[in-house]
Amino acid sequence: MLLESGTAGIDTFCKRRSRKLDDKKLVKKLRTSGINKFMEGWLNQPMFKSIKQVMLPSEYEEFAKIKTNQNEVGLANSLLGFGTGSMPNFWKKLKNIRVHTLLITEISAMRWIKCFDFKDIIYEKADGIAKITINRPEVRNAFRPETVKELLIAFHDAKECSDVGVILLTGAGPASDGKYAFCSGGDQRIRANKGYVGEDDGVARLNVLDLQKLIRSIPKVVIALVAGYAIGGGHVLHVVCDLTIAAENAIFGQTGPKVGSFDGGFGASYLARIVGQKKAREIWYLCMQYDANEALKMGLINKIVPISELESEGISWANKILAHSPLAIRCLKSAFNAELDGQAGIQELAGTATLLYYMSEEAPEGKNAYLEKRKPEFKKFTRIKNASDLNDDYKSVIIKVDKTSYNGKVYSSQGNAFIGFDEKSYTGQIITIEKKPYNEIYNWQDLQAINFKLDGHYVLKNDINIPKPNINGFPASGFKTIASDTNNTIDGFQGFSFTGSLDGNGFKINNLIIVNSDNDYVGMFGRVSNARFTNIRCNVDSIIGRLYVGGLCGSSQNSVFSKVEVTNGKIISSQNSVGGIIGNAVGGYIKNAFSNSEVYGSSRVGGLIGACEADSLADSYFTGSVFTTIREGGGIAGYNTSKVYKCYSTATQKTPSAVNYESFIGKNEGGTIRQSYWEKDPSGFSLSFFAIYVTNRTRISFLNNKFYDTGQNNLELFIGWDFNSTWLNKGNGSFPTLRWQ
Ligand SMILES: CC(C)(COP(=O)(O)OP(=O)(O)OC[C@H]1O[C@@H](n2cnc3c(N)ncnc32)[C@H](O)[C@@H]1OP(=O)(O)O)[C@@H](O)C(=O)NCCC(=O)NCCSC(=O)CCC(=O)c1ccccc1C(=O)O
Repeated sequence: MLLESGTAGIDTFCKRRSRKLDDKKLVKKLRTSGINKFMEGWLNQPMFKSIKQVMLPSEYEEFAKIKTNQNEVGLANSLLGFGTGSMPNFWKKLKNIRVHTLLITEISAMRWIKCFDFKDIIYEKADGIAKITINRPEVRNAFRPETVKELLIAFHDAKECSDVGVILLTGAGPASDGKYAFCSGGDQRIRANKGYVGEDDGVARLNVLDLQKLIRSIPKVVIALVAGYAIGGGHVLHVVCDLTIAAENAIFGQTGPKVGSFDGGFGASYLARIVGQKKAREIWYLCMQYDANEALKMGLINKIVPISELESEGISWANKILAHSPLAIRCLKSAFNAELDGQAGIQELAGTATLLYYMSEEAPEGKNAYLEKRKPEFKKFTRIKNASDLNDDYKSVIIKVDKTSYNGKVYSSQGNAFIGFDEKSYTGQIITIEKKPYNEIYNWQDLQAINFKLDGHYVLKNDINIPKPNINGFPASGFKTIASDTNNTIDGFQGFSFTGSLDGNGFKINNLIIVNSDNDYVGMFGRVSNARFTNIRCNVDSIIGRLYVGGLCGSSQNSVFSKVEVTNGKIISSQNSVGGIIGNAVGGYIKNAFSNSEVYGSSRVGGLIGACEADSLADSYFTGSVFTTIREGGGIAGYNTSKVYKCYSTATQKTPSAVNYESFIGKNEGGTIRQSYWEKDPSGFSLSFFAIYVTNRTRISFLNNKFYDTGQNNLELFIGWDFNSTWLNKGNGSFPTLRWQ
């Protein structure tokens, strides 16, 4: 229940405001001095005051009595906002004062406040909504230049008014003949050769086009409320609105070709986007009229309601929109427009992007630096790779730091969050951290700390030098495998697969030593799954493990290795599945990989991959040595089931007693090998002629596989190899290398 505002006869915004201020003063009087003083103040209102001057005191008293009784509405307004409870004494007396009350039952009970004094339109605002009504019902709300001029002013005002989020556009009605219209287009009575002639200046204009553009580009939702006719240029006006709600009596149509006019802009092209080309052509060529149901069917309008509910439905939709994020609505509107408004649409969308940028912390840094005559510090702002990288990892989180520091680094058990890269101990504190989509790795401790967040994304920011074991407290076992088989709870390490990504960023990891001969899954990474490695240069000293041992990773599942090299080291397994880069790869792919390491194991020993069951292995090469004591050893892979293409190996072999021991692939089982080469028996061992072991199930194409003789550098051998962007021909009889190296 609400006390009704009493401002009958006061219809301009400014007058209402000053009246409200007066009322406020009165309410203050009621609070501070009591009801009698309040009544005194009330009777001193300008209306009573001026009358007092022309009346006898007795007349005035009588008049004041009547007036105070009649003007409950105004009195009620004064009392509006006066809270209960603070001065109970007054409330006893207040019950004797009669006031109008209003029970709000419908949204249409809006208290519109009229703005400006327009001739052809009515412009009102209330509670975040602006309502613009074309007010020429006698001509079915046809517009003349003055009408459009006023509409432009009203729309501009609504655009600038930060209180307004939704604009309703409608037509006044019914006319004296009882008929309704939204708008019947340009006023044909004042149409001249060059447009519609203005009454005030006699200039001919087509200024409705500016209005159409404004309605489309205004960063707020415009809803057309159509009762009766929306015809000709009036029809185009509802077309350019964001949404249209129609009354049951609404009628739509274009008349251009009938009355010697056409709208080839939004009126044609945007209409065609809405209802389709065929229907739009029908509308324009035939100039027929369509009722609300037909319009709804062709997608020209959003909803049909009884005429009595047209405004309340518009308000209800507006309120729903007002409850949503204004920036999201704004971005959506410009995005919808950008799709067909070309450069202008992109400009609009970009304008919104600029607005958002200005609202960030980053943009003001540039302005502030300029004003403070200093260099801007943009480095402190995070470089975001792309929008999809903005996941939960990026958000600031409040965490309790409850892990002891590890080599100067501090962690929280909450999601094993990594706190940062400074040496300070935060243990026990509650802090806010900004997690970055990419954790930056500056030294070996940071690299080691990947263990604490195995689904993180990492990028090297320096060459990393791994300390030598037993020096300065570095453990005798060297670097701890990341995502090792053992769940080392003492350090809080996670024992599961690494599922994130590591970008070497052109930097090198040097002198990697891992001594872990009693454990499986040994390498810089133990187990990885759906992980991604790019630009990795790893210079290994030695890596020693049991089963599944690799220079970069012991075992991988569905992971991607692109541009990776493991060089100069000894990769040693006491058992099987050991590779210069990966011990055992299942699914995923490897490309642009290289190793020249020495790889040792009993079986499934590969220069690049021990057991290769990946989807593919391409554009990679091996120039080191493979030592297999029992079976299945090869320069590219010890055992292979995957597609191998455009690879070469110059592997040397030194334990000829092993079986399936070849310079390219030890045992190929179901894999496809194409466009690949290997050096013919460089170490003097004479194994199979093809230097490849073929089982019955093998589908090897020998089409382009040729023996490569040292010293021969005939590129014709490398048919299909990409020497422009992938491989590098160094000439002088040397073997090709990869360009990224
Ligand atoms: C809307 C009608 C279908 C309604 O019909 P009905 O209910 O039977 O009412 P009427 O008896 O016809 O009309 C009542 C009364 O209003 C007058 N009137 C109605 N519309 C107009 C109008 N547009 N201009 C002037 N006067 C109008 C009508 O004459 C009657 O007055 P009386 O004094 O009683 O005679 C029907 O009224 C109708 O079809 N109206 C005309 C619709 C029309 O053709 N409009 C113009 C289309 S062209 C246009 O809008 C151009 C827009 C524009 O500016 C533009 C945009 C882009 C590029 C170029 C241009 C450009 O300028 O050309």
